[in-house]
Amino acid sequence: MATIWFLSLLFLCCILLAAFKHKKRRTNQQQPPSPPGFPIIGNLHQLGELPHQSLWSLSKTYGPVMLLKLGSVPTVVVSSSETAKQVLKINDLHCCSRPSLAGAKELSYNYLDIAFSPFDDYWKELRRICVQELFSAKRVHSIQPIKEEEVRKLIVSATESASQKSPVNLSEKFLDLTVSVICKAAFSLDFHTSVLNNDGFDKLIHDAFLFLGSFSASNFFPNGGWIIDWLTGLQRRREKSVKDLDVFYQQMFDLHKQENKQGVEDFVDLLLKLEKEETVLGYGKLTRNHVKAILMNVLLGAINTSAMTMTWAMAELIRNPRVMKKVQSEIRNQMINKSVITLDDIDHLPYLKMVIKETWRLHPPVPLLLPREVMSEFEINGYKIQPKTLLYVNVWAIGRDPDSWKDADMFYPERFMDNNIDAKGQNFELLPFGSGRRICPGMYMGTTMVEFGLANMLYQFDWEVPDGMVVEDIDMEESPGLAVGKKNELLLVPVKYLGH
Ligand code: HEM
Repeated sequence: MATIWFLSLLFLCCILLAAFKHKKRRTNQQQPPSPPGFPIIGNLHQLGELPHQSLWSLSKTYGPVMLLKLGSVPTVVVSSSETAKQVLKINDLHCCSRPSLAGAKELSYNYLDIAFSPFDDYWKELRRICVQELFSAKRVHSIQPIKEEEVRKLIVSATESASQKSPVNLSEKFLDLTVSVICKAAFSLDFHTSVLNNDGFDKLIHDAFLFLGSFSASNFFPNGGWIIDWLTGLQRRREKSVKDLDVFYQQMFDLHKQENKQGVEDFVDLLLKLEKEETVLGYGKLTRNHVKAILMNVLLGAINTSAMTMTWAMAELIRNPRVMKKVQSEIRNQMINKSVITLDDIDHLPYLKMVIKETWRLHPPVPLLLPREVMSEFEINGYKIQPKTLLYVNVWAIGRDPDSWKDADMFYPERFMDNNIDAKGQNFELLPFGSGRRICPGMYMGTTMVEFGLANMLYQFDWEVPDGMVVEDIDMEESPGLAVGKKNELLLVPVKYLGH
């Protein structure tokens, strides 16, 4: 009798084990492929200094949908135009929230900004109002005189370098240009003569960016990671960066109170007006902290991204003299006797627009977009993606995907000649601004800044590599971070063009 009981029990165990194994295999089949990782840290060690590049290499083995474990956080990375479309278009509503990230939390006064706020009514209303009031085409056109004035200053300074045959640090100059335009448009602040010390401001922006993009243990080990951040000193440095930015905003508010400003309404005027009118957004009234969080997005979203694009474009052009000559001829044949090229003129420069798209294909300034968090289960290529999963779209890898692009490594703007591919989020092979509900709301402002800055620098000057260098010495190494720029500064010698 005991033997029968024992055999029955054994049989039952075998059936249960088989059923469990079958279920596990089925569940695994529904999960995307994963590179093997270590206990506790998972795949964190595989990210390296430039995660978009490491993830691209992994995707060549594990496919365009991969599941990684970053610490204790399940993370899906998509790396092809087709899977990006499934995420950003077909399933956008399932995955357009943002994860809680330690650096972002502090810099955004607990997610009161647009970029890091979760997907909710507050975010929807805030984004709508900012798109209408701050990022609209009307607003972009209203700041055009500011851009023209700052570009004129840049032309004067490069003309001086040309007369001395000395190199211009274009990485620095383009950053200067965007900082000056944004400071004037947002704060009515003349960056060059302001109370701010320039180095201090650059550091402020640099540090804030660093903390947004840097490795923080709290992000990957929600239950105890803060101890590591505290021990490594990251938490203290992050708090200091937030405090410094806070002091900067406060100075701006004080200046706006003191001065009886005349002329164009700047971003601070507008946000303070909304605060005074007790504008209700989602769950409550707009407060001073909301204003600061929105200003943080303007500062960090607008400055680096445009400057990086202009620098990458000039680096590609100097390495490709045929393209440089062609784009300059287009500009110079169209514009005769102009001191500054205007925004309207740009519409007549199709090849310049192709050069910029080609630059964004190879050098998207935010290569993994901003991370998303899945809100409800959905499928990509038949794989089930669970709620709370962290989601990255590797637009850097998509720009180099041989399935989408012929001779993908080549800088060849003509590839855009016979197609309608643009960078506005409808063509999933080219996504410098992302797509879907979270697409960059500053796209028009950023694009016009890049077009305008580059057109003028290419119209006014020919460019040469400094003495003792050859074109091949211009490297294309990338700097690490949330936004990826050229690691080594780009130094080129301007030669004043006298043909106009
Ligand atoms: C060349 C210039 C620019 C590039 C390449 C760029 C790129 C991006 C990218 C890739 C995203 C993330 C999209 C996603 O997660 O799907 C983003 C978001 C954002 N950008 Fe830009 N950007 C640029 C200029 C600007 C400017 C000028 C502003 C503001 C003045 C701005 C403000 C923002 C904001 C607020 C978000 C967050 C949107 C949200 O989460 O709803 N950006 N940008």
